[in-house]
Amino acid sequence: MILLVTYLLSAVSSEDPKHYDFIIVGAGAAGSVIANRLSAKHYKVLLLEAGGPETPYTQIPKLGHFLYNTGYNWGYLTTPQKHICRGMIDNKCDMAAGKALGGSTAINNMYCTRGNREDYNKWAAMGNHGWSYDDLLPYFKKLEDAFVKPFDPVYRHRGGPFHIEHPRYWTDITNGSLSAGKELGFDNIDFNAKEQFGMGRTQLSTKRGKRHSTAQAYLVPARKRPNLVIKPFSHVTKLLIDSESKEATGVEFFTNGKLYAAKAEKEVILCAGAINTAQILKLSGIGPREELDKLGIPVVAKLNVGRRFKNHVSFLGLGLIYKNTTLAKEDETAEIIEYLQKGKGPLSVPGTETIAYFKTGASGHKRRYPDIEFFFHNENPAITAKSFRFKPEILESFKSLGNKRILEIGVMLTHPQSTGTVLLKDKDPFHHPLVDPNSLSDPDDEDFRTLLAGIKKGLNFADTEAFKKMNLVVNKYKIAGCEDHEWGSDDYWKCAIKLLTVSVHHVTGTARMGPKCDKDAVVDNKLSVYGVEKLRVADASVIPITISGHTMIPSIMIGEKASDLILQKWKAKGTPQN
Ligand SMILES: Cc1cc2nc3c(=O)[nH]c(=O)nc-3n(C[C@H](O)[C@H](O)[C@H](O)COP(=O)(O)OP(=O)(O)OC[C@H]3O[C@@H](n4cnc5c(N)ncnc54)[C@H](O)[C@@H]3O)c2cc1C
Repeated sequence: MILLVTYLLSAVSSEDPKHYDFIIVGAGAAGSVIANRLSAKHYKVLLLEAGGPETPYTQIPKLGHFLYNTGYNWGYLTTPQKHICRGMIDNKCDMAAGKALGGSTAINNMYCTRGNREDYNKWAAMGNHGWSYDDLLPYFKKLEDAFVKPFDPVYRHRGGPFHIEHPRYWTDITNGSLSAGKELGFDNIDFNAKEQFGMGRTQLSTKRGKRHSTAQAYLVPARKRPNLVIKPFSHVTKLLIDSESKEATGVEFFTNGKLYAAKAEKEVILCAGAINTAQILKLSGIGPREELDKLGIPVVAKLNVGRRFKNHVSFLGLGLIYKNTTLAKEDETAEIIEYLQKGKGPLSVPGTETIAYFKTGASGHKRRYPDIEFFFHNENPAITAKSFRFKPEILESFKSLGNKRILEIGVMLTHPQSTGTVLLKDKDPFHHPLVDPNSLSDPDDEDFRTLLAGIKKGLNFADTEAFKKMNLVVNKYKIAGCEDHEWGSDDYWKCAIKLLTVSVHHVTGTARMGPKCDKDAVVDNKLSVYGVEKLRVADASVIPITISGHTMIPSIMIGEKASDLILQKWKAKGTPQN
């Protein structure tokens, strides 16, 4: 409230220097990349970020979960959900989004996956020329400094800014799950190379055991350039758009209790993440007419912003217990010393050791196009659940796991059919928008059936020789609220899915890329916003069809591709770039 009052009372001051070539909103996965690439070519660049810098403790991988409850997270909650998150307080999902230099890469789980070749071929086939997998492979390679095995130089690269490595700490889960997977027909692969369908060791955005955000990778090396101004704690409240020419001329932003305006000679590039980008566009008059009219926001461009929200969800209720093994009492001092001295040990990893991609019979996709991702996680939910907003009775049933050692198999739906929305709550730029993922709501129930088929496939792992040798048995505790159903029956899973399916924070599609004939398209294949000049969106919002995997690497790739599109345009206009 105090923030709003100060904001309303503020007179707009001008920024010094008054004019930049480019203004970038948001220093996250994509925005950091673009700030680096454009300022390398001597353009005057202003990068505005609502959050602050990282600290040594945000860089410790194991502490990722604890960042959810800090100012590094925008702290969004969804509207109450019918089909997921029913085990969370008020039936609302946590919808985390990073608020820091580095954006969500400063708080995320650091798992690096590109998705499937077919994902991008679909983008291109819907009319997004230049976005097929073959078009994008050079950008996936350019971004990375990959220390992975096997290393196929056709697909992987060393020498890019973003450091990728295998976990520097692992348990018997790594070899055990790979062997179990082999028994079930999962080939052992690098899922970021030629073939994605199969199973491999996790790849992390860490560097010698420390989180390597895009701020570390792209901003730290560029921060001393005199032509790059990075302003943390600067909240962009709206875009400045000339009502006659429909040109974006700059932005208004709020910092240190004052409202400022900054002007861009060439372009404004919106990289605020899929929720905030939708909010900023709408506050600036770019959105569905009826929604803007209702709030009295003058319409600049009538576009379906925030209407094609997609998000990955994951079921958290499939655990295998190590028979007769309890969690060893941790020697925390030794762990801290090992981490500080060598960047190794349990503190250097978020916990997932292997990842597998699989197709169930429940979805209508092509052969070998995964509808499920499994992640094999070394974690006892009795411990981690505390950082989620579970209802007390759910936390209580997790407690039955006591200090048993658990292997959790996360089951993530890669291509949800259900679509949600991001709507403005009101005109206040500091209020959270209304986020309704509407997950598992598709009329054919394909999402639910696919998730259920995934859980059943996951259970097969318990029958493998490899897992039997590890003394693993399925954890058959009944989650609170589902006690009336027979454990393992479809009715039981139906009940458990509602309670224990949560967001994995891979929001996409709110400013979808598509050809003009696509009624939900907000940007074209050059990422320019339809109907507004000198304005692009370059972040996860533009992803038009879901990714068969996590969304950080695709978002960084979008930053790399956007940088090239922008540089090409201004080079063609004869602007010197060196
Ligand atoms: C908790 C969590 C775990 C995740 N785990 C993984 C994972 O393991 N692997 C993976 O691949 N993906 C993961 N993701 C998803 C991935 O991090 C995101 O998809 C990706 O970072 C999106 O990139 P982006 O550039 O669109 O947005 P972001 O990286 O979120 O960056 C947006 C930036 O814009 C800033 N911003 C927003 N509004 C404003 C404003 N008004 N003014 C100024 N600045 C603003 C934000 O503060 C933020 O810094 C996770 C995400 C979260 C939140």
